Amino acid sequence: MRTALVLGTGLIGTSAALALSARGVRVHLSDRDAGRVRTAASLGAGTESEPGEPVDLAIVAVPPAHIPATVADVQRRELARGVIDVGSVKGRPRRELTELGGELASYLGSHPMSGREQSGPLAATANLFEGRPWVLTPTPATDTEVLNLALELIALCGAVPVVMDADAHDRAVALVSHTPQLLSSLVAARLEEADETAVRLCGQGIRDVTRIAGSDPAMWVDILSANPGPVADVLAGVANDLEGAVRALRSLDSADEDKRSAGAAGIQELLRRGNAGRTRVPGKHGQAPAVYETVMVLISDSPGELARIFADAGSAGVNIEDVRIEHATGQQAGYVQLMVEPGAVRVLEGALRERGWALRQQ
Ligand SMILES: NC(=O)c1ccc[n+]([C@@H]2O[C@H](COP(=O)([O-])OP(=O)(O)OC[C@H]3O[C@@H](n4cnc5c(N)ncnc54)[C@H](O)[C@@H]3O)[C@@H](O)[C@H]2O)c1
Ligand SMILES: O=C(O)C(=O)C[C@]1(C(=O)O)C=C[C@@H](O)C=C1
Repeated sequence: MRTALVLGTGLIGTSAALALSARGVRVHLSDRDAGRVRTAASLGAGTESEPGEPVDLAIVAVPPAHIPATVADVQRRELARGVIDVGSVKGRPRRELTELGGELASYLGSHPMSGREQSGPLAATANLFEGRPWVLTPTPATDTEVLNLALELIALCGAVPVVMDADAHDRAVALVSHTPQLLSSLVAARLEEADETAVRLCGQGIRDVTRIAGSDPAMWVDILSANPGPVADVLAGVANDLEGAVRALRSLDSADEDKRSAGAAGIQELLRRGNAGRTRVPGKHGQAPAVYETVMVLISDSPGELARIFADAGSAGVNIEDVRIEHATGQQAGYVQLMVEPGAVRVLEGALRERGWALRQQ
């Protein structure tokens, strides 16, 4: 691929453009908001100039409701040899494209399974898609050339291609992405009117559960409007489990010992199922989840602390597999959790203590 056109220079479009530009592809940027194009260009994502001739691949990265019309427009104006979109829902936008008179040979629906709760070009990073699944939904009508261009894009972004039927994709993301978004928002919504004395106690658990509740509501109304049935089906199952959980908790509150033990069994079964489901979540790079151990290190909230800790771990020959930061309420300090292979824990702890870091015992 020599040239590309990114339409929609928000989080996803700019991230793809940054990755392509870094690998030598000439990327043209376009957005209905000229300021966003300027910002993306200033980050090094590509050029604001319009392509003088059809590009190899157009990448449509606008909200789902705008995808069919944008793809049809690229095709009508012959802006590219092939066009893909990166929207979070695949079935309905493709049906709408056909209704608009778009053609399915030069179009391929795709979905990178990677993102953030922040929008816009300033949230973009060139490595956003590295090691992540990137779904392709070809049909018998799809040109091989477009499929190959899409595979090249995915390789240039360091992602892993996964081929799926569009409707099967939509049912899958209802389970692993769209329902989790709603549940995160539901938990966070309980805090809106909560007493300040309760909110002050927020720890890492609620931060983990509510990160994606910070996502853009307009974008998610769009996503859920394109996939309402499958999400409602998953959510109905969750509602059933929630009713069971409430019943079990009420039983735990009872004076009757039999009811209490039935309640405990109900809750235990729910938590067991949660443990079992959690073990099925793939780890880094889509592999089976690895079992890492955590080393907790106290850091002050000042520039360069994290870089220093990574450098110290690196010089001890320890690979940090994952990292999280736990901020301490009202203090200019927090704990950084370094996830490492079990065999590396003692080496890392010894090296960090030697260099003056304070560790928290687990
Ligand atoms: N955010 C995520 O985590 C994520 C992950 C994977 C895929 N996606 C999908 O990627 C797409 C983009 O999402 P995002 O998170 O980058 O959103 P974003 O809000 O950061 O960017 C969307 C951009 O599209 C522009 N835009 C809107 N309508 C347009 C139109 N008609 N023509 C031209 N530009 C238009 C907006 O000005 C904005 O800059 C969506 O379809 C979304 O479903 C999002
Ligand atoms: O990590 C996040 O912030 C995301 O919400 C990313 C996420 C997801 O659910 O995994 C959200 C929607 C996209 O369509 C793809 C990815």
